[in-house]
Amino acid sequence: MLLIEGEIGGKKYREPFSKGILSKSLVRCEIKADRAYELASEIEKSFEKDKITIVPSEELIKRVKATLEKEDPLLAKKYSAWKNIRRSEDPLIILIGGASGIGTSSISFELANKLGIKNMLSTDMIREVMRKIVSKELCPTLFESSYTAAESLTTPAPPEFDKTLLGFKDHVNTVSVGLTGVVERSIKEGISIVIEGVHIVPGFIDEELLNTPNVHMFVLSLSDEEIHKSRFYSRCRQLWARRPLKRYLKHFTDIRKTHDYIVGEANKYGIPVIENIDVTATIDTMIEHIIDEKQLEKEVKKQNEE
Ligand SMILES: Nc1ncnc2c1ncn2[C@@H]1O[C@H](COP(=O)(O)OP(=O)(O)O)[C@@H](O)[C@H]1O
Ligand SMILES: O=C(O)[C@@H](COP(=O)(O)O)OP(=O)(O)O
Repeated sequence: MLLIEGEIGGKKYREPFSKGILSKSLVRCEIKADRAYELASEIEKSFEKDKITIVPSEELIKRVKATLEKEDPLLAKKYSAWKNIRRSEDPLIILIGGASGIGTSSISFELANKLGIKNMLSTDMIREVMRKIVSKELCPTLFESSYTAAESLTTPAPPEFDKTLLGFKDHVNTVSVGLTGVVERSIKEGISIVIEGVHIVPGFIDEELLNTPNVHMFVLSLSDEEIHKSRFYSRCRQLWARRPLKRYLKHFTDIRKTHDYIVGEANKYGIPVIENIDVTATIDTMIEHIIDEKQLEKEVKKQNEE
């Protein structure tokens, strides 16, 4: 039996090689399941042919990369990037913002799964907790949706300002207090987490906090309004969906205003904006950004040490 030998937290381990486990990690790099299993079998046979029975985990990764290079160099690059992130001992705190219906929760789930991040949180949930603590009298816009918050503004919006955006900013400003607490706690505890939601807006979270190593923020966008609108139809068709399609279509113009505002703030603060057309492309772009930022953090740390 082929055994894989590795080390976690200074403790050595040995476990039987599993074609199923290896093919699962290959599928995460967008290799089709049947081809992934074939490649895993080829790798197992290559060790048997070399009469190797105990393989250090580093050697297995090298052989997987060599096999993928022959299959498709792009896949080998994706596998290396994905493996580097997953094997890093640094915590990853990823914030994914974007207007309602843009795809933040779906993308967050996919990204967390690909990177093996177990903690996920939506800002809608943070808002629900805050609604139990803060009174409606004190924070009326908190008890609205982000796109209807203007209806609960206590002071009338000056005519030169857009009422929808004034309400949105007041609503986001309040939820950002809870969001900041979650980010601070994640940094303090050193835990990896993916946080998503419409309340993740550049400029509303302390820049110093966002500049903390291993904190990454992204904003998802959809320039095409019809594609954005189609996402609400797609969401309400999901079995577990509970949110009424009519509400989102009724407020779609306001939702688009918040979309354009969020994208504008992201561009102003230099936060990556990703058109969320294709799930795989969105995830790949995020991983590339994370790798690049980690590389930059390493270089800055090295310069500071010199
Ligand atoms: N890149 C994408 N391509 C196609 N459909 C998508 C994409 N991203 C999200 N969706 C779908 O759009 C709908 C809304 O996505 P969701 O994640 O619920 O949005 P949000 O959390 O931003 O409100 C869901 O049905 C989801 O499956
Ligand atoms: O406040 C908002 O904009 C949405 C955000 O949720 P998503 O549509 O982004 O999931 O919450 P709602 O009040 O509609 O349940």
